[in-house]
Amino acid sequence: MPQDALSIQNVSHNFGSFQALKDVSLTVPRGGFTALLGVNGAGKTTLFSLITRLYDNRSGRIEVAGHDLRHKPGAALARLGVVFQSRALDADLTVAQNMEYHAALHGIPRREARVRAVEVLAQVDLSDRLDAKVSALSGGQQRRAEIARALIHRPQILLLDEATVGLDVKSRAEVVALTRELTRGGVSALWATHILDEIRPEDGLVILHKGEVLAHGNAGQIGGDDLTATFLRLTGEQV
Ligand SMILES: Nc1ncnc2c1ncn2[C@@H]1O[C@H](COP(=O)(O)OP(=O)(O)OP(=O)(O)O)[C@@H](O)[C@H]1O
Repeated sequence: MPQDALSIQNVSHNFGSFQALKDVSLTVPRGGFTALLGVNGAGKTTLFSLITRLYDNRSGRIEVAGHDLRHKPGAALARLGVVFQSRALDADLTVAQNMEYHAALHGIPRREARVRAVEVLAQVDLSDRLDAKVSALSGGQQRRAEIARALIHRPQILLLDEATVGLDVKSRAEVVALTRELTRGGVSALWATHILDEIRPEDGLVILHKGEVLAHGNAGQIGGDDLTATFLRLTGEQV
């Protein structure tokens, strides 16, 4: 069993002559919560697009749960769950119907799909909203349903791309806490964010800036007493 849920080694990416990622290396341990911290334009979404194969990765190596994305894409992607910035659920269908639809996309048979829907909605504390339309859920509940959708095929790692965008403070805290809880249950998380107070000292941390990894390790060790000050010093950003 590989040590890391995700391993990225020496990955670069260009848009024309613009280098959006420069020799990026990072790992996400199994069962860990790792924050990918960067300001707008740092390269977070580009990196996720390479991991999900939206973009072709031409340099370095990406492994998901030990499976090389270039040579074994099916095995790698089967172990990956993604919570996109954009919405992936159909607002006019019920929560359960959405889960079953996404289960079908993963080739999960109908009867098993219902079992999985109940299972993942319990994981995100939405068991009582199974038959509600997605349009009737609050913003926070919708994000939790998006996370449930990403869990339907029992992935080993979740990529979450600014999963709390647009949520109020309370819902934001709930969604981060829920994701941490999931990692205690065994799934790993790579949590892309630009919000420093979503990160705790015990988390893994990757600071990405202008396409480069500036720091990678334990958040408490990197940030010391003041993660904000450390982030500003490393990136040269101003508040
Ligand atoms: N399709 C594209 N064509 C050209 N440049 C792009 C494209 N997509 C992203 N970029 C550029 O690549 C850089 C990284 O963008 P990316 O969206 O990955 O950053 P991000 O960290 O996800 O930012 P945000 O928090 O705003 O989503 C930015 O300078 C962006 O303008």
